[in-house]
Amino acid sequence: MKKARLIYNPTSGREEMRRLLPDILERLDRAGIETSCHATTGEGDATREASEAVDRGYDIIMAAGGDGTLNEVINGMAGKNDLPPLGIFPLGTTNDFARAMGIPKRWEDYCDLVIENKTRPIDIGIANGRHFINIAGGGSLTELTYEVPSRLKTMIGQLAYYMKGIEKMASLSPIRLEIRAEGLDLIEGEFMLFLIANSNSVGGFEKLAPDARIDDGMLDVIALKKCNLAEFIRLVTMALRGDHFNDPRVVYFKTSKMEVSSPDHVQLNLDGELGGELPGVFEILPQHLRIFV
Ligand SMILES: Nc1ncnc2c1ncn2[C@@H]1O[C@H](COP(=O)(O)OP(=O)(O)OP(=O)(O)O)[C@@H](O)[C@H]1O
Repeated sequence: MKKARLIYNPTSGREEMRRLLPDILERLDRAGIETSCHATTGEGDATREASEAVDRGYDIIMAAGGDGTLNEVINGMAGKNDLPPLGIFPLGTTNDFARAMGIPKRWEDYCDLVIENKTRPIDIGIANGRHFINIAGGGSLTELTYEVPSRLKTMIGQLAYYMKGIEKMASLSPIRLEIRAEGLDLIEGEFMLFLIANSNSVGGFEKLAPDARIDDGMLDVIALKKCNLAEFIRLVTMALRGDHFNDPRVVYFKTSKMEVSSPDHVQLNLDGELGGELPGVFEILPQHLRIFV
């Protein structure tokens, strides 16, 4: 028998886990995977549980919830030796990372991948010592992800983000940035936002960083120079189609390490959660973790 630990957020997305849990456990059990569960109770809980699960030597760890829960589990695991593979049941509103990885939506199909032990290695990003699996960023609109109330997300899903986005458009303001990346000249100026992508699916934009590979040991950086509201909206529309790279206001490069600083107060967003503020050092742990996919 293999031993697995399932860490789930009972409040994620449309609160599906309560209903699915008995069936998931039974399917895994029948295939020889004995699974114990922990329902998270609030912020930081999934990190503590995941860290303990690694220390206790579980063969498999699974995270069920949204991008926030996944980020917390990663933060409990990353940096340790002998990491067990991670399973991801995407139950959040956006599930950016699961979408980028092509994780099946049906829980039965995903259980079968875990049972068949189908894994691949992935890179993990580091921002000032905290880990991210999908995206780090700062500046206008990156605050969206934690300003949308969780109850609204449960009720109307992704539409909640669009509504908040339109509300925030009115108060877009640039930030001053200095970006130092290995092998590149200093990049400085006024920017609307900067994003550091580990995978190629960011906030539902699948063509924002089309060349980002989850296992290449590189971070894909996109920064948008200062522009007005009309230009901003046009660039967002272009980004939906992946046409934004030809615009002179878009800075794009790959790096394995960079430093970003600002004379302004700039909060960092890591996988959709608040992650401290600038200045920041961003690095990557190449192929640090195996996930079932
Ligand atoms: N029992 C709980 N009650 C309230 N909040 C919780 C509980 N357990 C965990 N949380 C917090 O909820 C946050 C968000 O959860 P998560 O990302 O899983 O779901 P979501 O918000 O529905 O999904 P998405 O991020 O895709 O919108 C987590 O970062 C965690 O700190």
